[in-house]
Amino acid sequence: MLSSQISPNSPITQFNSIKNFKETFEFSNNSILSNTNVNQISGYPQNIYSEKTKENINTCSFGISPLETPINICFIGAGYVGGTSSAVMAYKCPENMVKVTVCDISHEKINAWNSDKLPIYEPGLEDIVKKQRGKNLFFTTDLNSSIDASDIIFISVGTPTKKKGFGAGQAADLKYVECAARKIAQISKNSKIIVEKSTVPCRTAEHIRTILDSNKLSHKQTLSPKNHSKNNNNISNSINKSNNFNYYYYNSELNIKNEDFNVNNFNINYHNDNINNINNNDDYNNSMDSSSISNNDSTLTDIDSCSESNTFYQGQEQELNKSIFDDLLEIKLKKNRNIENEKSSCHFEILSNPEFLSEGTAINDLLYPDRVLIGGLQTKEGIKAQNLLYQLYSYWIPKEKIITMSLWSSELSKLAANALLAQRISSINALSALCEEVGADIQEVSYACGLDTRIGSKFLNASIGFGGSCFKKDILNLVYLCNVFKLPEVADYWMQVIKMNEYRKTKFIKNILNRLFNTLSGKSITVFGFSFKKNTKDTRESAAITIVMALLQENAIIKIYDPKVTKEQIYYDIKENSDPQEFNENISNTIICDSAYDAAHKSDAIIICTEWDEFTTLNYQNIYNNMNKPAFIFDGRLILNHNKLKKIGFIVEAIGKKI
Ligand SMILES: NC(=O)c1ccc[n+]([C@@H]2O[C@H](COP(=O)([O-])OP(=O)(O)OC[C@H]3O[C@@H](n4cnc5c(N)ncnc54)[C@H](O)[C@@H]3O)[C@@H](O)[C@H]2O)c1
Ligand SMILES: O=c1ccn([C@@H]2O[C@H](COP(=O)(O)OP(=O)(O)O[C@H]3O[C@H](CO)[C@@H](O)[C@H](O)[C@H]3O)[C@@H](O)[C@H]2O)c(=O)[nH]1
Repeated sequence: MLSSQISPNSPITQFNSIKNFKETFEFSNNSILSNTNVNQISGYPQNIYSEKTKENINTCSFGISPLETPINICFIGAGYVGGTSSAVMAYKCPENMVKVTVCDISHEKINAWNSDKLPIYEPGLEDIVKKQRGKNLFFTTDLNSSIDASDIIFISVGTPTKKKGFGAGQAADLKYVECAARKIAQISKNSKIIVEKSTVPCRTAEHIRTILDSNKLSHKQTLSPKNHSKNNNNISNSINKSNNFNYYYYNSELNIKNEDFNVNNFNINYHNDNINNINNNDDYNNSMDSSSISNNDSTLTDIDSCSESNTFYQGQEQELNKSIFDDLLEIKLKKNRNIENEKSSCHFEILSNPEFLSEGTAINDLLYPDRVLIGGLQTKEGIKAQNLLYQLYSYWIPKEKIITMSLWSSELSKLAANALLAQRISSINALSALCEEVGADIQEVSYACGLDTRIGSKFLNASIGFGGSCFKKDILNLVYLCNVFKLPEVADYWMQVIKMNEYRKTKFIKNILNRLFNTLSGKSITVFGFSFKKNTKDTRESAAITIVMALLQENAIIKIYDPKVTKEQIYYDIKENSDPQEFNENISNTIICDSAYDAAHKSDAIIICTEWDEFTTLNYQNIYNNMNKPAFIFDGRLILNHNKLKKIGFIVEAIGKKI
């Protein structure tokens, strides 16, 4: 919130001053929050774009005015994105103005969000959740009530790569997004803003709109003649209870008949007679719709397709699929009742608001984002909806950083940003392979190149390859889009980023094998770090998994230590990546240790897979003394002091250099 634009005496300004004071006070010992506060004060990066470019981009097109009426926000999906971004929103917005409810079909996950042991680890997250929970931040499995009561709904469910069917291995699987959209349509009795927070392919908003508009409730279905008079008395209550958004945002609707706001004796009726209106004339639409939305009789197929596996943890997927099954069954039954299709006054405005947080720094990224994109249609309603989201974000984000644009640009910008970031890593990793051969040092090369302000130094760390749930899947998604739109050269260009990432891992593994005399059979290999980067316990697409699986294939005994990843998660990942006949052997050849020292005891080699700070401060002399000789160390993250290790007696190998 920019105080210059708001009267210093306004309640919002006063609220924020108190809040800022409290934040500084309460988080004064928290380096993440306080450090970035200092950065925030010291100013923002220089805008490198020309005035001409800026003229065409809609930064801060709205004046900032505080919300006039309290609003209810719902997040569907309490994962990394839903859980963290909802918490920061609740923390940064006035408690009396913004209530945030996060729902998920996973009871296990919601129980964890409501406990002292949160389901994800992010520095600073616990403080914020504990501070807001029960005030203006709630976690629940009750999707129906949360959707019903909400004015703005953020869809923050997973969008993994499709595993089978058309586009398998590349296209995004949108079944969770679609299920969320259908649920919203099924439950909503009044107009809402639906925000795509998940990363989605271009034009998904159009599909969400079609699903919502084709399936929304009609007035007659929500109001039987019997209870009409009773409902007349309830209009103000219902508005107060759950229609704040309508009141605030579509207040012209208050002029329409009372029954439009009826919330009593609600009978969910579902029909999708209009579903064939979906534009599925081209390959792209066909493929995006292929999981379910293209015909009225597809419900059973829907259920099948929704039971496909995803990036979920033990038990979670089963729970998710059961819930989806129940929903679809309910939909199917109601559809069969052949209910008259009537037009509803419910209006759903779809916005794209992709999330750019990185794991491990999520809270910092959410508090001080480089930018917030709000994509919307340039219609009167679209602009109003963008404005409302803009007001919400302007509680804590400077207006220069909130950018409005078209829906399709916003959707594509997310995929583009991830592709460009991953491309930098693949570029430096390609050079690291060359460095290993010619005797150059990739850290020196990276430093030299990064000093060029046109290149910049960020995201130029050579590594065993990028991991995480996003880069690979989002680039594959981009590749898929390019192919569908018949741009094979462009598709190949981006595909190479992924191929280089795989190559980097393979070259590292081959080097380990080569240095350990071409046999790992019976050797004990220690793996330091299993998460895909430091400060997270997420292991999705972690390079450590590829490395461990390759070493297990060579009959090595693997001892793994990670400060945050649980034993169960590691065994789960090994199981998921093992052939069924090898699973038992792989598990018995993998030992999970409670400390780095235990893991390295009587081992032949240490492999640094994750750059946890802890690994830089270990007593390597002690470690060396307790290892088999010769003792090797393979630094896949370039975090150790190689000269010091050599002096101790280690044979040191590192990505991108000859030591
Ligand atoms: N993880 C990140 O760092 C990150 C960052 C930016 C964007 N994204 C994008 O955000 C989206 C979510 O990613 P994530 O990492 O939070 O995923 P996640 O797997 O951690 O969480 C998704 C959650 O959605 C729930 N869910 C699925 N269908 C549901 C339904 N119909 N109703 C209620 N809950 C449902 C699941 O149970 C799960 O808990 C993805 O599109 C991802 O690409 C992720
Ligand atoms: O110089 C670097 C930087 C990163 N990495 C690796 O790249 C992967 C991804 O790291 P990072 O991007 O920091 O984490 P993510 O949480 O995957 O975040 C990315 O993916 C998110 C999901 O879409 C986006 O929101 C973020 O903006 C984008 O950075 C990790 O394995 C890192 O170790 C490197 O190897 N070298």
